[in-house]
Amino acid sequence: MSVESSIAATESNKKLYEGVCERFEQMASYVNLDGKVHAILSQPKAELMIHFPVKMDDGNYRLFKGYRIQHNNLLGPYKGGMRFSPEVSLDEVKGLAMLMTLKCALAKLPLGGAKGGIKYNPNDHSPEENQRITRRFTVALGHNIGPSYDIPAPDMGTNAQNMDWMMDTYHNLYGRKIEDKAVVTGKSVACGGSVGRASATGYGAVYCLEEWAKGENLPMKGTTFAIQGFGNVGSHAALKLEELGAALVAVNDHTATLICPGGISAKELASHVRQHGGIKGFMPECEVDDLSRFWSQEVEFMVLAAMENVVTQLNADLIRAGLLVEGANGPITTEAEAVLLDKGIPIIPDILANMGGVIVSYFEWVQNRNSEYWSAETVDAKLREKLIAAYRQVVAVAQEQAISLRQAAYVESLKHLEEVYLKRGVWP
Ligand SMILES: NC(=O)C1=CN([C@@H]2O[C@H](COP(=O)(O)OP(=O)(O)OC[C@H]3O[C@@H](n4cnc5c(N)ncnc54)[C@H](OP(=O)(O)O)[C@@H]3O)[C@@H](O)[C@H]2O)C=CC1
Ligand SMILES: O=C(O)CCC(=O)C(=O)O
Repeated sequence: MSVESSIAATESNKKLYEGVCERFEQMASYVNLDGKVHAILSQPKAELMIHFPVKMDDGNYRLFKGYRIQHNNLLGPYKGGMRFSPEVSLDEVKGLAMLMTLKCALAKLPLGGAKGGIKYNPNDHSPEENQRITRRFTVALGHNIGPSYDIPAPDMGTNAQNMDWMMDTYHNLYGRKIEDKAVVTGKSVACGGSVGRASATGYGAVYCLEEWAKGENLPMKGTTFAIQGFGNVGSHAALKLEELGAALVAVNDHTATLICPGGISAKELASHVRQHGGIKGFMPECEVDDLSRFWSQEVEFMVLAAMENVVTQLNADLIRAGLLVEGANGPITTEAEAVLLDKGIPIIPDILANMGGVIVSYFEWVQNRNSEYWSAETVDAKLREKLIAAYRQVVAVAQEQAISLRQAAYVESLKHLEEVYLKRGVWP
């Protein structure tokens, strides 16, 4: 990474944390959050920063930096993904961990909030090195994770394979009971993962979007959508939208931007990305250099499924989508959100739109602890039920109080956390 992009990444991570704190403060004041609860939630309970050496393929050792931020465990064990990216920083994971607490509370899950990761680019390493990095990180985390204490899951740059390695390493170190495989979720199905976890975040975002369209009397068939990020969340959201009859007309990732008014097959694109690691080369005739053409697409839906702070004051004005869906965490800055809401573009916020992942992670945890295996139909039906209940509740609060969907989601979440804190008693 160049010095400039490294500085830009640090700025962007600082902005994510600042943005999450700003929204939290604004809504804490709006709901008149109890002072003690406010004080507790405004900081993580624990911030773990670890350095660990890993042997590279050439025999040399390299030191890696990892994080785990445990924001809150009032409702249950700490829960949240592990991100492997060169842009991971303390501020980034602090912001993401707070979002996890709010998300789990909004989803009414018996789970708290955490986030972690390693500052490195997995694409620069061989599978053997990635395996050793994941395992050494798990060793370094030691008893700071556990099936009843803190349960990691996949996030950007990690997948079921990383979770299998983490589970196996933890199990070899401390595993005594069969349910110890619940130390992480998002594992492969063969290793105890839940069917439907890999697609849960993307599908969940679409279930919210579908509800919104129903509310607008907008049939899905014949609509168009644009999507940023074609990894786990983006690809599954696109596949589900395609299944519902919507057409993908614009897509962007790190490697390219494709714009094709005649439609792009999400299914074939997903297979191309599995083979080539990015969208570049799929339809060379549709590749464009100018990213502003992506942002200004006139589509019914735009799904943001890459990373934080991609919509800023610099591009918010260009956006002409009928609805923005935050599959990623924190993709829209607070300043950009003001511009978009002013333009009348609704936003389904991250803690609602992407809660499908942690909901099915919870299902996986329950299955592991009870040695159960649920069918794909059961998982999908339960996911839909939980998501639609949360979506409708948020919409009801937004309409009743004439506030945005994000504000309503924060109201619901903070009220739930406050109620539990005050009933349990927090300040002996
Ligand atoms: N996985 C999950 O279950 C959940 C994920 N999320 C959030 O969703 C987002 C995406 O996560 P996930 O799909 O798992 O991650 P992946 O690593 O699977 O995919 C990320 C995608 O975003 C693209 N991308 C990354 N940076 C940029 C950029 N600056 N511009 C354009 N495209 C970019 C990547 O492209 P390329 O490969 O070319 O770099 C890739 O297509 C994150 O914010 C994550 O926190 C939220 C809830 C759960
Ligand atoms: O599945 C999980 O436990 C957490 C997923 C996650 O990291 C997120 O929702 O941002």
